[in-house]
Amino acid sequence: MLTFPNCKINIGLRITEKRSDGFHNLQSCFYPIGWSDVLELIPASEFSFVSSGLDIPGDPARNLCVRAYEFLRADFDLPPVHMHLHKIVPIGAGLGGGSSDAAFALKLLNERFSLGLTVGQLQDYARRLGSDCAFFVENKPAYCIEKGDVFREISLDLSGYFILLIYPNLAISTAEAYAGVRPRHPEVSLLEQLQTPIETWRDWIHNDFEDSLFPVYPVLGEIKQKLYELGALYASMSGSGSTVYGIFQAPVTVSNHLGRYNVWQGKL
Ligand SMILES: C[C@@](CO)(OP(=O)(O)O)[C@H](O)COP(=O)(O)OP(=O)(O)OC[C@H]1O[C@@H](n2ccc(N)nc2=O)[C@H](O)[C@@H]1O
Ligand SMILES: Nc1ncnc2c1ncn2[C@@H]1O[C@H](COP(=O)(O)OP(=O)(O)O)[C@@H](O)[C@H]1O
Repeated sequence: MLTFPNCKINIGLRITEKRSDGFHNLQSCFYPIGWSDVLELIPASEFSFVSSGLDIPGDPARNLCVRAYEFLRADFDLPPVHMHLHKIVPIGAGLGGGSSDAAFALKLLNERFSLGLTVGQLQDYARRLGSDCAFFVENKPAYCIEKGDVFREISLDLSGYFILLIYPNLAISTAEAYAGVRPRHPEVSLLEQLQTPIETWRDWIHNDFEDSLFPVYPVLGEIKQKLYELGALYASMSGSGSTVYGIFQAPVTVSNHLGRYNVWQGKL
């Protein structure tokens, strides 16, 4: 069985407070994007995992796909499988690529072996694998609060727009990025701001990680500026970086300046 774990962008990201468990509460809109990895699952005589494509730092035995399998095996009589992950979505990119792989592995195992897990149960397993992970179970636009793993309905339909993602070959650790932010409660809720026309988002929809990361990595602000020069209606860094995206009315021709980075363009 084959599946295509896609990534997400954050539209607005407010870090509102540090929690007693060391994590942070946030407000953000998570929006699924078509840039995807490929995950294959084949029943086998013993468990194995291989990856191809982009190098994934760390021990393959700790890969989030392997951990997803192990979490389910602890509770179900799961047969051994061979898992092959072809990694395309950049890592340390603020796109939740690893979290998506994990959520899709849970969904694939649930389906292949008829485990009968509900969406809520899959989300509970996913929450244990990463704060971003539960979002990818339903994988639809959501307003996320708390650790980013509690969801509120949002009526936000960007279909018809185009998105350009620029990953400047710079891996930023999520934990490090959180360590640099100063949490604060916003006066106006992001949920309200997201109901305004996209043309006005530039004036108030903000990713709080930009404040601490743009001074350290000036290339991020330069890319955002370039995206506006190219005609973006809205541009922002995604998550804890380093991907910067622009939302456009029509497809864009990517200049040499941006073309040297890892670039993906598609429809929203
Ligand atoms: C910043 C966000 C925004 O969407 O996305 P990415 O940039 O990773 O895509 C997420 O909050 C990232 O979620 P995720 O990548 O799953 O993080 P986790 O593995 O759960 O946690 C990694 C580390 O980030 C910090 N962390 C994460 C989430 C959170 N709400 N508060 C935190 O303080 C903690 O230090 C934690 O040890
Ligand atoms: N399948 C996977 N894909 C990407 N990263 C993974 C995977 N499994 C474990 N990791 C680890 O997760 C971290 C990056 O996670 P990722 O979700 O890609 O980051 P970000 O959300 O910042 O883009 C890396 O430290 C990497 O070693």
